[in-house]
Amino acid sequence: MENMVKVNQVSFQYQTKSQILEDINFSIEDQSFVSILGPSGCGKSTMLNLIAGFIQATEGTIEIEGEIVRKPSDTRGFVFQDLALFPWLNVFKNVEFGLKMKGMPKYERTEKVEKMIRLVGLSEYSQAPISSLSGGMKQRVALARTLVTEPSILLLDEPFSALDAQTRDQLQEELISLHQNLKMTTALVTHSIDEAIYLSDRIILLSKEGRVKEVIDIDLDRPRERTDERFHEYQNRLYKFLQNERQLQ
Ligand SMILES: Nc1ncnc2c1ncn2[C@@H]1O[C@H](COP(=O)(O)OP(=O)(O)OP(=O)(O)O)[C@@H](O)[C@H]1O
Repeated sequence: MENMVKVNQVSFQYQTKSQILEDINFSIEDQSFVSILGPSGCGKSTMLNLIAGFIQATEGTIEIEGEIVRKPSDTRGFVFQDLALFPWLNVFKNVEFGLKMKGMPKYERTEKVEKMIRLVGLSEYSQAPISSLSGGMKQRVALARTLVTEPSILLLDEPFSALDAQTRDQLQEELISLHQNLKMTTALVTHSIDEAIYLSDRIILLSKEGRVKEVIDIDLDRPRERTDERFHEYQNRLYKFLQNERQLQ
């Protein structure tokens, strides 16, 4: 597989702060699922915002499909932790919004929106107001709203962190089947070891100093079993890493 994203010697600092990320190098293969994992405050969200083009690297470059990222683009779909749905619109209209903004004709958008709402399992709730939905359902709407615009890469910043454990597991399952279905290159920021192993082809481990500590390829068949012995081996390895990083603080 070709590399979709190449992060080359990227360093970053906010104007008022010392270095957040330093000499970051990694790549994301086309159609693969990559997670960025590391202790709190190490710069995971910053890394994702750089890939999205919301902020610019102080040094180094990020290439997506051979082009250097200089600004945000609607070819990159972003799902935030706080969702940013429109509470006054129903499910259908929330999912439709981006396509409408792009000026897509009504018949074309209706078909795409209905298909995407079906894919995230919300067909019955198409006309429901956002305020009537559970947290997990809102998260599905947020995913559908981003996916319907068919971005070439999906960027997820802790999308499930506000959900209860059971809903979270269920959405992880749904996300990975959507990923396999749509073959969408995906980068996820998470602080959950379990989530990273369950979902990822590759995990980028950031140290608390904002450097790439290790890149781990997860060599497990799908669907993955959390009770699998090899799953536990990865868990132990990552747990030890995070524990060690915490002790260094
Ligand atoms: N807009 C900003 N201006 C200045 N400093 C910032 C800004 N955003 C984040 N930071 C700082 O940069 C560092 C990295 O933040 P970032 O949110 O990228 O980390 P993170 O690993 O995603 O954290 P968490 O796991 O807690 O969400 C933190 O020290 C944070 O306080």
